[in-house]
Amino acid sequence: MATIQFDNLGHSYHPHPSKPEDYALRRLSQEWEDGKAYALLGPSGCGKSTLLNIISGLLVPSEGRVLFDGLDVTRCTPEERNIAQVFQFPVIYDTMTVYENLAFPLRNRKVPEADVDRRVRQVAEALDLTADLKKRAQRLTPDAKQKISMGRGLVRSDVAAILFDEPLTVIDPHTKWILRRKLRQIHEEYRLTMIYVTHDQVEALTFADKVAVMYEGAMVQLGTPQELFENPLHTFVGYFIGSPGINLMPCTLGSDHALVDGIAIPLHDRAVPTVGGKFELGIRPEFLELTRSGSAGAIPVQVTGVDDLGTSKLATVRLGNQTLKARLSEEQEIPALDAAIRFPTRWTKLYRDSHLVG
Ligand SMILES: Nc1ncnc2c1ncn2[C@@H]1O[C@H](COP(=O)(O)OP(=O)(O)OP(=O)(O)O)[C@@H](O)[C@H]1O
Repeated sequence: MATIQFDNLGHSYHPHPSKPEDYALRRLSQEWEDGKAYALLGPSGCGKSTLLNIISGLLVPSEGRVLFDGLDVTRCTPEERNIAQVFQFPVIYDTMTVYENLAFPLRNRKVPEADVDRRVRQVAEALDLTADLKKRAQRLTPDAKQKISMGRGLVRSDVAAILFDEPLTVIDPHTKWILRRKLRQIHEEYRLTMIYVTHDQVEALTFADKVAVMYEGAMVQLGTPQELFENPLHTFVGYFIGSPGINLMPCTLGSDHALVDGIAIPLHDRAVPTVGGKFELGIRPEFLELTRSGSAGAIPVQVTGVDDLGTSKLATVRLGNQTLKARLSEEQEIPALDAAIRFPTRWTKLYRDSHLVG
């Protein structure tokens, strides 16, 4: 396993890039820890595959370097880097048995047969493939075939990292959930460096120690699931993580407050930026407090709807011209005529040009 370092890394598919939009991957310097599970999360076209291919060695970046344990591997092939990859669709040998498929990457590297057997059985057990070991792969379901593909990635213990590129796309939703948990267990047991690409926030948040959120070629935040939820550094993170995402309100600034449609929201003793840009105030539905008018710091609103979500309620409220969501417990009463909201200082975020400034 290896520490992975990105040193002023960037990539453009244009021959002569001149502006930020020309880059599929914008300038990135970062270190990823040995033995951790990472997810690369973002919508289609944000640059996930570009970064993954640079890490694996399928793509040479137009700028910067990639280092494994301090060694420059920017121009090394996937084999030279010792990377295992699991793709969206199963990559297996149909005519081989499940056992032979799992053993293949090890036998290919002349691993002693006793070690091959031990490792194949371990991985088969972890992925619930033990009963299928003697079966030919072609007879199996697409789910089982993808499990073999994952097993072939996991079977080698000497790899620098295992990369998963949307590996659960072909798997049915229930098995998806089970496999994600299995991968997590395998990670905890073997402490392999794993990098998992997905556009699904649930997949990323349940799998990874750290999630890298990508947007328009930029890595806008790298953080634990909790950090992404509690302190989104970019409005896109606020919007993309969470269901529903963060409430965002365009605002102007006073000395100690933000003005949203002429309504003052206190920012207390927070340092307020003095230079311009597009300012927005953000608060997650989970942190917006619904109360009654007249209580301290409460701003009157109109409740326009309530959705019962089973374990919680989601209230829709109007503040000036803004529509906001507030997540409430099942038991909480919703004031009919004198509703008001409170913005707890800790959870009220100020963004300038989409970036957190306070
Ligand atoms: N070979 C290529 N030549 C030119 N442009 C490319 C090439 N590959 C990707 N791009 C462009 O680079 C940007 C990032 O693409 P990339 O495939 O890395 O995104 P992604 O997040 O992996 O998307 P998806 O989830 O759809 O695979 C996109 O605008 C894409 O059109």
